[in-house]
Amino acid sequence: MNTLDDFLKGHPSAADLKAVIAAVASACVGISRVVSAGAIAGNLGSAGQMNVQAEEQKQLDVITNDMLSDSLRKCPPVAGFASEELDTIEATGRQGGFLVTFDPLDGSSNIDVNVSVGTIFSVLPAPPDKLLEERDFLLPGRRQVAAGYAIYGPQTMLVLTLMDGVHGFTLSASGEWLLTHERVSIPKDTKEFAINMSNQRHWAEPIRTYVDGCLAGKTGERGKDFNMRWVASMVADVHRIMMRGGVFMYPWDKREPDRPGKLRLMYEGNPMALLIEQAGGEAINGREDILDVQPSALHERVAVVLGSANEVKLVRNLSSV
Ligand SMILES: O=P(O)(O)OC[C@H]1O[C@](O)(COP(=O)(O)O)[C@@H](O)[C@@H]1O
Ligand SMILES: [Mg+2]
Ligand SMILES: [Mg+2]
Repeated sequence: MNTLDDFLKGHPSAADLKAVIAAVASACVGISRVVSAGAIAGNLGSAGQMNVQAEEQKQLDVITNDMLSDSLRKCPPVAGFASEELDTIEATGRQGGFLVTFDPLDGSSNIDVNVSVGTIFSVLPAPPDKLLEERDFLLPGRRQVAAGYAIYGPQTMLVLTLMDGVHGFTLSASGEWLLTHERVSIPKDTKEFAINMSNQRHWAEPIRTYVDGCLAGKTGERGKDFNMRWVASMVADVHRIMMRGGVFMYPWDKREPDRPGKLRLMYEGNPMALLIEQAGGEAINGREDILDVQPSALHERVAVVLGSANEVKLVRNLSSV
């Protein structure tokens, strides 16, 4: 079976970009180990501090952020990086090459109850010949040159795109990434949706209408029964969609009307939207493709509806009336 190294060697992308992917992949091997060590290593529970978005940081949020940051600092083509867990960007002092944005541990509220978590990353071009500023990161998702996630579940997997489809690698017992899922393709139709139903009363009309249609099942206009799943780790919910289709939604809601959504554009929305599109699905913030959103701040939020193309089209149509 091909390894990630074989895959990267044979891939037409620039050597510099492949070095960035290798650096992230190697950090994810280490993260997989510290996540699975959990209570044995005494690294569960709160870190006793908040991140820049006023969310409680878990010890593992901090540990995994440091691991990925260290790996990127040592990777020559990386000019700088930004993390969900860091207040601002970090420049490596090198110019040109690439910028990396990441969510080092997605779904970290699940960590203490031993439910799947993950790491999400996005690679963007760095400006040539200039000192790095925060605004250099504010590129729409269409400018990404690669993106991926690692899922730390029953198996650890790395799922990535270098703009030629989506490929999945499974971590072997000896610590190698083996190519187990070539050219992942998301079915256009599905009977499965994922949303936090406890927020139902806060949703806007188009999302209510769409979910009502799913809940009505065979007796409603959709004419088919739907199943529902919600892991509360975006990586795990998106991975399920990669493997068998479905639609995932974290829409705007009335709880915080000035906030476009809960999920973060640069660390969650953009990389997942790129992966979903590369696998034949769609990803929107309501009416617009997530990848076309022009970011205006590093930690900006975005509403997310993504997955099987025909379901996402339905939500888009409902949002446009
Ligand atoms: O608890 P809620 O509101 O259902 O939110 C769940 C969502 O929040 C997130 O956990 C946010 O990720 P972080 O753990 O990285 O903050 C997503 O992974 C998930 O889809
Ligand atoms: Mg997250
Ligand atoms: Mg996180």
